[in-house]
Amino acid sequence: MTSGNTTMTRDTILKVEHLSMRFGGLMAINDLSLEARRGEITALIGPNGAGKTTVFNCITGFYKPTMGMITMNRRNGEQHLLERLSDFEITKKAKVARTFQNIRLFSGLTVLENLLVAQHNKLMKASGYTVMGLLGIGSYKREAEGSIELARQWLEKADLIDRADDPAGDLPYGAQRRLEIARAMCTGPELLCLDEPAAGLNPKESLALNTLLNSIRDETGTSILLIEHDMSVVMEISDHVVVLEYGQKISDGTPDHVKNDPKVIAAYLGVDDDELEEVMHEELDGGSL
Ligand SMILES: Nc1ncnc2c1ncn2[C@@H]1O[C@H](COP(=O)(O)OP(=O)(O)OP(=O)(O)O)[C@@H](O)[C@H]1O
Repeated sequence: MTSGNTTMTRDTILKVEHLSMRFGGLMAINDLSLEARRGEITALIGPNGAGKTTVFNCITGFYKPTMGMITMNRRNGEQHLLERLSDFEITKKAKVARTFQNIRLFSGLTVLENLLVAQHNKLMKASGYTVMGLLGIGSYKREAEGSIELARQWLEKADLIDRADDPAGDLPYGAQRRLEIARAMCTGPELLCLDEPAAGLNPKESLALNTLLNSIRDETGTSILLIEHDMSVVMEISDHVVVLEYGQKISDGTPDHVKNDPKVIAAYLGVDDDELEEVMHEELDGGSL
């Protein structure tokens, strides 16, 4: 365990403090601080290039931040400083899982096999890393049965049970997205990070995604951090929204709060600072995002 010395209430699952990420001359993230609360869906939104994916990459260990601290506050009281862990340790010890903008399934494996691969670590541990273990001596058989049961539960929740034996690559796009989320859930995360899960989905698939994310939050208590451009998804399911522009936070609050924040409206409309006052007046006169 990496012990953090930051003060957090039990309600905070993730705390990002003074995060900066520089790529050569470009400051992609500039002194960003934000919090995600336990058991909530937090959305990270902002115009293209605002730095959302960079924040995700810092949280999940794909980038080492130039500066700043990212603390994961686990249910059991452990605190992990994510900027000090490898991506593998972030999944295993800090219990953070993620999906990517581009679907990354094992398309030649079946839907069920994709969910079993995600549980590889615990199965190997149960095997004792020996052939005897794999042959069913010791705890391997019990763990293997448990893994199949967990996979079955997630196939039900993701509405994929009828496709369990089909190659993952044969699924429609929206179903592949749900399978990715189910696969991430099979690693037993406390925080699930989703990078644009609604991208490319039709309205029916988008609705199925909302249902799945709501059930993850409500039935498992897993916290979700979500990057999303689709405002219907963000406004429908988020408890809390953080808005970035040019690597800095410009708004933070409930969906209603950010939707009506003139700074957010200006960022999305691409207006200059001197036009902001005008937008604020229009907003006060009754407009919204
Ligand atoms: N590996 C990298 N090397 C250099 N520049 C990068 C790298 N990753 C991101 N950037 C730059 O950092 C800035 C933020 O990019 P990022 O992808 O985080 O934005 P975003 O908000 O996720 O955008 P989008 O909504 O388009 O996905 C951009 O200017 C981008 O070009």
